[in-house]
Amino acid sequence: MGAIRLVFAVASYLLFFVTFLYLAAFVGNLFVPKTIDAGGVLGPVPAAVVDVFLISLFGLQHSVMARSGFKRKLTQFVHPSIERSVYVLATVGVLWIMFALWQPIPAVVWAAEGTAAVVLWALFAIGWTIVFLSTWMLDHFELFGLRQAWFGFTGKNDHAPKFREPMFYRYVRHPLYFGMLMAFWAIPVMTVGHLLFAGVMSVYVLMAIRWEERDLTHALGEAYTDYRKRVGMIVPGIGKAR
Ligand SMILES: C[S@@+](CC[C@H](N)C(=O)[O-])C[C@H]1O[C@@H](n2cnc3c(N)ncnc32)[C@H](O)[C@@H]1O
Repeated sequence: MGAIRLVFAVASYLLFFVTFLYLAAFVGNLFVPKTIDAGGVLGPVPAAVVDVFLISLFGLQHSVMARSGFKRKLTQFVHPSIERSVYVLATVGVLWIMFALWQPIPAVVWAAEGTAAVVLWALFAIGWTIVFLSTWMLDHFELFGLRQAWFGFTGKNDHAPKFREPMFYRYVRHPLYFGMLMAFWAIPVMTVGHLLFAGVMSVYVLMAIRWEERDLTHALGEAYTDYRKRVGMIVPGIGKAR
């Protein structure tokens, strides 16, 4: 069974990796046929309703499944070593639903040209790079469930989550989310649909930070409480806890 679980974890990881690349292409209107600004059938108002619903579906899955109570329930049905991989696979599912059903609202809010467009593309690329690097700084294999499945397979004891403050994490508490926000907002041609996506996602990220920090404070105790007082939330120096 351990080997099957490991294969499941690797498959979930690979699917996520492809989905992550598709998300970057979807948001940037690059390379793929169905993007944030392509392939819709609805008018602006119904499109906005569908899109907010799709982002909420992503937010709901992402936040509910990340809570410890849900994890406890889930591990009554699936082995603890693949609990994170189930989460990763569910994320893949909701993202593909979003890609498939997303309704563009093509009215243009801004259209940068020349140097401004180059700068925005650079920020877009830097944003995604920050996201990717942040996963490695925390623990890439743990975040995507591979470490847990490997420990389950080898029968060794997995170690408890521990506080980390590597590189970007010395300057802000949420560099990965910072990178996401940068990649969502930095775009040369901003449509109403894209603006809606960036805006609702930004609100969701701020909510997710509250929930994530509550769990981290609970799991990591004093180390995280102190971290919140010392280090800014998304922008260095800003959003420290009092
Ligand atoms: C998708 S990552 C995002 C991390 C962080 N919010 C960011 O934006 O860089 C979420 C996971 O990172 C873990 N995490 C966040 N900050 C951490 C820290 N300083 N030390 C250890 N784990 C952390 C949380 O437990 C959660 O499972």
